[in-house]
Amino acid sequence: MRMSKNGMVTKIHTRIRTEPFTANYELVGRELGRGKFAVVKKCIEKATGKEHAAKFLRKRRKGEDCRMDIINEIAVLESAKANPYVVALHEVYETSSEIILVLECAAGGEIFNQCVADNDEAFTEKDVIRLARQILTGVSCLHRNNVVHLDLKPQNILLTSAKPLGDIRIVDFGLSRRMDKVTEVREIVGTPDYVAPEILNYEPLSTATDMWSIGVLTYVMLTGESPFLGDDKQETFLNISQVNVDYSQDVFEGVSSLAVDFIKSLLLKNPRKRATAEECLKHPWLNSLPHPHSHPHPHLHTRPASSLDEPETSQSESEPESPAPSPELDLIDSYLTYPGQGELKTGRDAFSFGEPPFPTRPEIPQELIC
Ligand SMILES: Nc1ncnc2c1ncn2[C@@H]1O[C@H](COP(=O)(O)OP(=O)(O)OP(=O)(O)O)[C@@H](O)[C@H]1O
Repeated sequence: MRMSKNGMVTKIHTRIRTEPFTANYELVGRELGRGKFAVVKKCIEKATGKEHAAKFLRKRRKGEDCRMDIINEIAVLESAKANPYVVALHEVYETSSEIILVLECAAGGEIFNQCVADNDEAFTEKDVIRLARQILTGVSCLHRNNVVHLDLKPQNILLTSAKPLGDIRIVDFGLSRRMDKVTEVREIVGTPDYVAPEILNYEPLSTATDMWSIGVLTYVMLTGESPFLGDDKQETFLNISQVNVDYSQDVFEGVSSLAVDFIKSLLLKNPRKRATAEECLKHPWLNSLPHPHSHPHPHLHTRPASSLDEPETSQSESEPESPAPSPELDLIDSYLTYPGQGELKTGRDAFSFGEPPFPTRPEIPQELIC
């Protein structure tokens, strides 16, 4: 990858097509989503009949030519081609005003929708464990390749399908940067309530900056609340810089103590003290052992059991998952508490808040694919 000084990548391999996009694709259905400078629409490739998502990016933004930002986004997607949890880039088109990225369509939409949904639709803790493992696997691959996303939030984590709950796809690499020893990135980037303290302090950004956002993301997925969100930006930023987080039972009712412990290992002001993505994958919350007093809870089995398995192999199709039961499911069950499940033993028995989050006992090995 060729890099500019601020970590933007300026060289891509994908051929930029200049024939009309509509010569090869037909737009169908309603808009899939939109961001500040892009609109995303579903389309069908005429030659194959395959569904894709077309992201139309404006080249001029606030009077400035931002073509290189889009090239950077393309380069990062190219570099993450083998990452099963990053949305796949199919083709690129360019017109006088826009660049169009033809992406794999993540038909299940944003995880944001389930984060703010009512109880029946909301994620169970076990859903969150499975999705968090996928997010961490994807992010760990990015970090190993020295790529930081810098805008991880529930709007940028999509699902291959919503019902049954599919797998995640990380999208929107518009703010992503490549970091290495010679590149120091100091920029104000991100979405107010997800940005890390070092961003507010104009300190160097690093892979740990993403880990903060994963802490916020996990908090939101489990509680439906944004931990630092204040009445205005000022209050939000103050909450972030003071790491003013509510870990009370009111907010975390029915959520396991291990989950809270996991979040606490990420929402640390000092980036060096935050867990890395690989360390997170070894956290007991994501790798629980059977508990002698555990028993299944009906609430936990509302989704196909297999959807709780981590697919550790590349899965580019959004196929519904097979309903075969997973032994790992019950291993995870045993460390969780759920609403109305007061009698069940929780992870607190095995790992209390006072103990280090990353135990030295043998852990279930995680295989990462990049
Ligand atoms: N591959 C995809 N499949 C389905 N929906 C998508 C896909 N990519 C993006 N979307 C939808 O479009 C929205 C906007 O896309 P994206 O975040 O990439 O745009 P953006 O303009 O770069 O956003 P931002 O303003 O946050 O930087 C997403 O939040 C999502 O809802």
